[in-house]
Amino acid sequence: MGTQAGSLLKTFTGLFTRSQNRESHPAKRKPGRLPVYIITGFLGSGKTTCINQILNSTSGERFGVIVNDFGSISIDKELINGTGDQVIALENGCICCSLRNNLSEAVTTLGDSPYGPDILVIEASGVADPAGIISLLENEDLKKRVRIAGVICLMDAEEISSVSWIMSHLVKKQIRSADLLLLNKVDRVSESKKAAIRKEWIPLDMPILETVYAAIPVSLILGISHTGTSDLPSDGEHADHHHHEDHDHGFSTLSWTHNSPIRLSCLQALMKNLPSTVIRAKGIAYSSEFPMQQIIIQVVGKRVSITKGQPWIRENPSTELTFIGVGKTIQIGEITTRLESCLVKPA
Ligand SMILES: Nc1nc2c(ncn2[C@@H]2O[C@H](COP(=O)(O)OP(=O)(O)OP(=O)(O)O)[C@@H](O)[C@H]2O)c(=O)[nH]1
Repeated sequence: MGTQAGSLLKTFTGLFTRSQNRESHPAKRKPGRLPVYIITGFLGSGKTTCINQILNSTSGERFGVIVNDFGSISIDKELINGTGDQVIALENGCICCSLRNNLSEAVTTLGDSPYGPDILVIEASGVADPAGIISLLENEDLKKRVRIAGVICLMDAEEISSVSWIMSHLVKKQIRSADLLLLNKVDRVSESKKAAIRKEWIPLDMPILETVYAAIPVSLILGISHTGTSDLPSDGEHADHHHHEDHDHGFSTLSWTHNSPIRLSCLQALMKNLPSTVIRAKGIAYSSEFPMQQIIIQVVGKRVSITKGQPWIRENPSTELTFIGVGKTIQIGEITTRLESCLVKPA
């Protein structure tokens, strides 16, 4: 496991500006297998934020992105700062198991696309075991075209201590798969909490950086060397079996869309009082208060963030929300009823 970062512990807080010359970059791919970076980490740890940092960098590289939402609607596609030909979204399942074929197709499609990325970045869903993705990319068909250049795992410094036993098993798998760990959201925790996390979660030999909003120089990511991890299952079918089990028994989702405007104050109150089984919610709201622009909803654990996003581009805006919970049910009926009560009814 080697990286330019070594095991340096450092905090980067700078935000990067959007690439200025992406359009003028010629569509010419570098020779050889396409390097792929896998971004993993538990729900809400900052994977999408990390990918936006990469896309906003001025490194001059041409990035293709595959995002995976566990829920049946793709929220991440809306939240990624990439263009349509640059991003493929896979939803309603996990690319480490049920969507493996879709991932394989997406890698091939992006690799062969006229856009011609130099580098592919894959955002795993927060409940993915990266072993399934790694084994897929290393299978006979894909390994002729792509090589795994690095696996980066984001850890949510604020939430990691609250994960249940069943979730901690998955988080440990994500950590063990990584070539570089990012202990993210360190703006939310004290020095003593960081020390406790390092002691409990981080193997001594693992390179780790502390980050705020996943801000690290792209050159550092590109400097990672992927060495693989000996204790990850390499057999795709074997990995598949376990992933299905994890997903069926561990998590459930609710995806909800509606094209009537929704009252933001009501939605905010709802998000602040979700059933305790819900550990992640996110989406875009079409609000009655700000009908001209998207409202970004983010809930990680008990922390709720509601911010203004881009102006609506599509003609028929709608609210699209995904909720992820532990267990077989996340009180879908109750959440749906409460969401419907927030809608502005036609007069
Ligand atoms: N305070 C703080 N918030 C952060 C930081 N990084 C990310 N966030 C916020 O955490 C929330 C979740 O971030 P995402 O990047 O969407 O997380 P994710 O891992 O892609 O989430 P999933 O794909 O749903 O698993 C968003 O509201 C981010 O703005 C950080 O370093 N500090």
